[in-house]
Amino acid sequence: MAKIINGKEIAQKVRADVTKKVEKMIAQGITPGLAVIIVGEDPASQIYVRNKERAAAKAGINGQTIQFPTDVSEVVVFNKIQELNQDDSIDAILLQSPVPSQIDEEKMQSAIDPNKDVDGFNPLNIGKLFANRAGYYPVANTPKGIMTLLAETQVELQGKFVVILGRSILVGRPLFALLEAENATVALLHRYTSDELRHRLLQQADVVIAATGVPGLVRGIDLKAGSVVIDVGITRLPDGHLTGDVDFLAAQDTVAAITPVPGGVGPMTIATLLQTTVELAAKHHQMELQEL
Ligand SMILES: Nc1nc(=O)c2c([nH]1)NC[C@@H]1CN(c3ccc(C(=O)N[C@@H](CCC(=O)O)C(=O)O)cc3)C=[N+]21
Repeated sequence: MAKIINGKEIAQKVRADVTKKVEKMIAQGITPGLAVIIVGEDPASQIYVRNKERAAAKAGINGQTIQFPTDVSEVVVFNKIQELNQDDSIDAILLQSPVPSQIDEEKMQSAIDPNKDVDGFNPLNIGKLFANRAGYYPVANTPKGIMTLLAETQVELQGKFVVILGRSILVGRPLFALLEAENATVALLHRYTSDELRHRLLQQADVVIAATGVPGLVRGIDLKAGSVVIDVGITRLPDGHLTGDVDFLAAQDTVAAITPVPGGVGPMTIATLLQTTVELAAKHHQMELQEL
């Protein structure tokens, strides 16, 4: 039977470390500030934003949510970003995805100050990630959280074969860069990858990361014995339950370790967002993170 990777527990560890660092920063007169912009009333987004707000408050971070109506104009959102860029009490800005069609999400991401870009979606930060630049810059929190999960689970990456399913800018693409930087050989699969090729590659994968939102896409027979499976998918079923992309019960018999949904990657995303907020605040105030 596979080891179940407890994302909640590892996220708790990250959050405890963040809370400790925030306490030390506050003692020096600095409270990290996180602003979350949300447009419209999408119920899933509302839940995530509320969870982020609650987690930030618990860690001692000054969290602020800016809610705009669905029909808000692009210039209003743009001006708000400019205002937050200038606001010295704000260290991190997040624009919750998705946004309504009158708003150009890429344009908004580019407008966020690269030094406050807590999602790592500003093209400057994406460019640094893909160039594997040295030094600190923000990286998307779901992929960064997955790297923490893998490290905490002591999964070796150097020389290993990793298959990523899904090429979104939120998950698949940054993961490709992060895993390659750890000297893994990485295949990035997508909707035009044939079923046959997907099956063949999955059977050879040491690590599988599924981030498609297609329940049951990865079957037990696709997986290699002893592999590690990270399931990023979250789909709400008609009965209200959440499910990932992987047939969890079938996979459990084959693989060495697997993340559950819920309780796997989701809690890591939120914990890592807080971690990145503190890192940006430290950089902003020229504090050394290691000393915190
Ligand atoms: N700019 C931006 N940055 C994001 O990071 C971002 C975003 N937009 N838009 C939406 C996605 C989704 N996302 C999740 C965060 C936490 C859970 C989470 O905590 N999930 C729990 C379950 C929560 C539930 O019950 O619904 C779990 O998996 O255990 C899930 C999904 C961040 N996203």
